[in-house]
Amino acid sequence: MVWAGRLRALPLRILWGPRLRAWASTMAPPPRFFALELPGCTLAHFAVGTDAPGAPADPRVAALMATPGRSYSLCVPVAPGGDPGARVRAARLHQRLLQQLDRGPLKRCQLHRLLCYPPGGGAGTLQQGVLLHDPSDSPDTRRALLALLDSYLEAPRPSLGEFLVDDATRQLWQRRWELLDGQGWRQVEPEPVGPALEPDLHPAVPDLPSAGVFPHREAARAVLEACTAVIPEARAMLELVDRCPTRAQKGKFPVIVIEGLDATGKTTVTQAASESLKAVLLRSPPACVSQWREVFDDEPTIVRRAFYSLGNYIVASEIAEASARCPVIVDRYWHSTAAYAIATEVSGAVQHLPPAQHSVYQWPRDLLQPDLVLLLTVSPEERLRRIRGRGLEKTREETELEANSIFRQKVEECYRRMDNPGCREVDASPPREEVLRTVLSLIRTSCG
Ligand SMILES: Nc1ncnc2c1ncn2[C@@H]1O[C@H](COP(=O)(O)OP(=O)(O)OP(=O)(O)O)[C@@H](O)[C@H]1O
Ligand SMILES: Nc1ccn([C@H]2C[C@H](O)[C@@H](COP(=O)(O)O)O2)c(=O)n1
Repeated sequence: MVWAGRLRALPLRILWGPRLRAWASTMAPPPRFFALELPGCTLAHFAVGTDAPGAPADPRVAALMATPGRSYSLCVPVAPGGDPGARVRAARLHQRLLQQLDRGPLKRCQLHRLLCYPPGGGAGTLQQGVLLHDPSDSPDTRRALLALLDSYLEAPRPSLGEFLVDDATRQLWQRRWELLDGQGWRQVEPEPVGPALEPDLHPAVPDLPSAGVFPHREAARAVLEACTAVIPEARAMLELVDRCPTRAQKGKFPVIVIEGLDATGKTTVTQAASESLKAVLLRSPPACVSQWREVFDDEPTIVRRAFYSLGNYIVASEIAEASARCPVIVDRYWHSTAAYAIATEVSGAVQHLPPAQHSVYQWPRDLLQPDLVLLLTVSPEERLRRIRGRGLEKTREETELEANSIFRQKVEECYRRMDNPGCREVDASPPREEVLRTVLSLIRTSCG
């Protein structure tokens, strides 16, 4: 029986008071589903509190939790209040939590990305967090986790659960920790961990339009507006965006965007093509905001992508102005912002991405559209050769790309699924001159 059903069965004359609260806290909470990211970026799904006690959980989950030690879940709701301000606070809290797990006794725990969602999912219902596995099952770990929860005085507080294996039956259980008024932390009754089907859509997808793949300028703007009290650069960024026309219009000359993972040759191609076509070369994010890039790159996805999204609208006004005079080549634009956001937020591997034609791959309705988008691709080996040959300091994300080929595959697949306009793929592995010839030929045939 679920929480809401039990509550409805109460006689109305009973008022919500301390006795009822104490009674309610002993009841089972609503069922929750979890998507756990395991090594190799596979996802294992399990359920807690459903009516399926006794059924074994995914054997990979059971195996992880049965390894010597103890596992904990730590989750934070992504949209505790629904509005952008609440989302930003929750995202920054989650980021802080991850940083805190990298210190003290918690450092020895293995971390696995964990998403928690109610049956049916839907925007605003997701919780993001981690499953921590402490191989030493030290009491210091539990103490450190409870002390960490104590340090979160305001909502939303992270929620902590602890997993147990019944040695006799091999049944897995989860026990949540709850803070009782004036009585400190206590564990509630254990709930069985059971199997769960993989949902049709990855549970992070419904939140993407509010969390990083903003479908229009106002959605991204509202996120930075909510940050101005804690990130002064957000105000400066908003002032620049607000000076740009709300619907920048393309001029009569063609606008060509070059996209691709880092080190695929975008800078090389855009410079050579713009010289050859006597085109203006622009890039997103534009030079006028690049001094704030480092600040926003350290922020969680929702804030970081709001910065890049608004950067695209600033570039749109530059494109509008330049394309009235001559052709325009743009180094990265909207597709980069969307592809990196989707690949970051959707845990697991390529098969967990939203299907082609999903609305997250659609161009924002109020952003100036280019005439042609070319996606440069090279083999992973060639890309690494180029990164190493360049010898520059790598950004965090480049390091991630190098380390995590699955993330790279997800970004590239998102580029391929982009729609209206879609990306035309160009094999950028041949020598520079040959790649340039291919690019110029595509521009001539597509843009006249
Ligand atoms: N066709 C090519 N063959 C061999 N090397 C190339 C080719 N194109 C570019 N390079 C080299 O690969 C490296 C990466 O190229 P480039 O800087 O143009 O990529 P990028 O996509 O702009 O990278 P980033 O997005 O990280 O700025 C550079 O050292 C460049 O000289
Ligand atoms: N329009 C843009 C441009 C860039 N980004 C993000 C995507 C990556 O996180 C990073 C790559 O940029 P580079 O190293 O090639 O300068 O910047 C974006 O989201 N939107």
